[in-house]
Amino acid sequence: MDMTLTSTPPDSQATTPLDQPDALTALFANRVEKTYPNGTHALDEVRLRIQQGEFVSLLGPSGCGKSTLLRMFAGLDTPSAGRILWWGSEKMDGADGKQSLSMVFQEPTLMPWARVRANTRLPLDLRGTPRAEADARVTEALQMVGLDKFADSWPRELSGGMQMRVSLARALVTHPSLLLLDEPFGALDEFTRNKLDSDVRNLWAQQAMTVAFVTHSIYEAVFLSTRVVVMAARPGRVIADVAIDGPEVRDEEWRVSAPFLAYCRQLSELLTAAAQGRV
Ligand SMILES: Nc1ncnc2c1ncn2[C@@H]1O[C@H](COP(=O)(O)OP(=O)(O)OP(=O)(O)O)[C@@H](O)[C@H]1O
Repeated sequence: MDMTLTSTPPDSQATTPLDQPDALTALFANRVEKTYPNGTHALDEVRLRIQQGEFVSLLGPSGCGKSTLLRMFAGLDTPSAGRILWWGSEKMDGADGKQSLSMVFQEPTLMPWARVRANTRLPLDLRGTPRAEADARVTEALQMVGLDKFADSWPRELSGGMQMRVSLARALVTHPSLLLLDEPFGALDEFTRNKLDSDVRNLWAQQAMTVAFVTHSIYEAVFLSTRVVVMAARPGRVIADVAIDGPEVRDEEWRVSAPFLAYCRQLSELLTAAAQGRV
């Protein structure tokens, strides 16, 4: 297999070279480097373009810098060199100031002393959103994740999967144009993870969001994504970019289909090569 091969990108990407943003670019990393103060060289000239409406998964060996890159996309860290553009702007709310992003972390990070409703409302409280509007948004977000009946529960009364749903609702409550998820379901059992993957995919389709999703799981990446970006072992860089030409509605049938398994095999070979430093 040619490890440098990049499969045909989605239509929106075909018109402009991949190393340049265009009017449809939501997120653009241009030769992004990261070296931590202790000298760890985490990322090496990462170039990545994510178009509006894409669902892009970042896949790579442990320690290749996926979380580092996502944290920089969320503005929680800065590149040592290179730059990131959000909707063509150096500002995270985009060139028109109307865009927004939310991040979901590996842990639910809920406030144990606050009920589900208050946990979900937190980003709106921080923005000073009027209470009536905030409460309506919270109800809507909890409905989206199927937890509207648990608004008055405490986090400790919920399962791990339900806590991650609250974390997801808290991210959705601001109606983000870009949702960043850092291996959100890695700690959950496979059944719950599959269910949440389906829900995230449906939410992405309904909400017209752009999603960047970090995962270790080839199956999860192929199930969810319109495109999977494979990163090489540290220092991380993009070694392959695979468009997933799957059905619009992804269900259990997709998980066992021949194309699904073919994508998994292709990505497995790329990941093995990346982990062994062959690319
Ligand atoms: N704050 C930090 N200071 C120093 N080194 C760091 C810091 N954060 C991460 N690193 C190092 O940078 C490299 C990339 O880490 P990162 O967490 O981004 O990788 P990852 O691909 O997300 O890993 P995993 O898949 O295991 O979660 C690793 O070698 C890690 O030890």
